[in-house]
Amino acid sequence: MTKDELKKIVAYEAVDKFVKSGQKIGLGTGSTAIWAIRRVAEHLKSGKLKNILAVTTSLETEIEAERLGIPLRSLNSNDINGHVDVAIDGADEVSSCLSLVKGGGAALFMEKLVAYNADKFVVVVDESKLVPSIGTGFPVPVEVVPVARAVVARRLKSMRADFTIRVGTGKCGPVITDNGNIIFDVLFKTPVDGPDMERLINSIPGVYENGFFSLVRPIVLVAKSDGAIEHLSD
Ligand SMILES: O=C(CO)[C@H](O)[C@H](O)COP(=O)(O)O
Repeated sequence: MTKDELKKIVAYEAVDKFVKSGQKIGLGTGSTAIWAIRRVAEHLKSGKLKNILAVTTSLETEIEAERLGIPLRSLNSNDINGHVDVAIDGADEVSSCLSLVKGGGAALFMEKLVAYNADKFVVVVDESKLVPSIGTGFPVPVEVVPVARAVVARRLKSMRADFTIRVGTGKCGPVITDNGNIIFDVLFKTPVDGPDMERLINSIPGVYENGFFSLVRPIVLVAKSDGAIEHLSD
């Protein structure tokens, strides 16, 4: 199967197995999560799912969910009140102990806010995202308030981490996130402990959020190249 077909089947499985009528759900961001959004819309249209309220994790997801007619709420609305039943999202890397790297689409802040406040966090990936350890492969996105650029750069250098400021297409200069910040893509010289590094980076003044998702226990659905789907959790 092609990579796109794998993204679609794993996202469909997440919706079909984990989303129930009447639930509040978190909709992730990216080329895999978008298939989950489309599946929710399909089930709402057919009547298979009813009374769903969704919280989106990026402007991109919001626009797609609006286009498909999925009822949306903010995380602060009275009927969501800072909590969803299930969140479905993609990931850039999944380690053997189910620590994640996310934020390839620069939506890490809202993705984490929703995932860490979900009863179930379901991650949908194809098997190319599985790695033994994190920190040295996919660069870990760190969202930084622009005024703190030099401060955060100094602190990361003192941790012997290499980084680049993410540059976009269709605009000169840095990618600006949905929150008006910039992204440092950070690589470490050796693999890191996800929970420790997640806390440490967020302790740097000027860091808005980082792309380690290690302080949450996800259910990871992995699409294998033959189309089989494996469920990983601890
Ligand atoms: O974290 C994300 C966006 O900020 C995405 O979930 C992650 O980058 C995976 O995306 P894709 O499914 O397109 O590979």
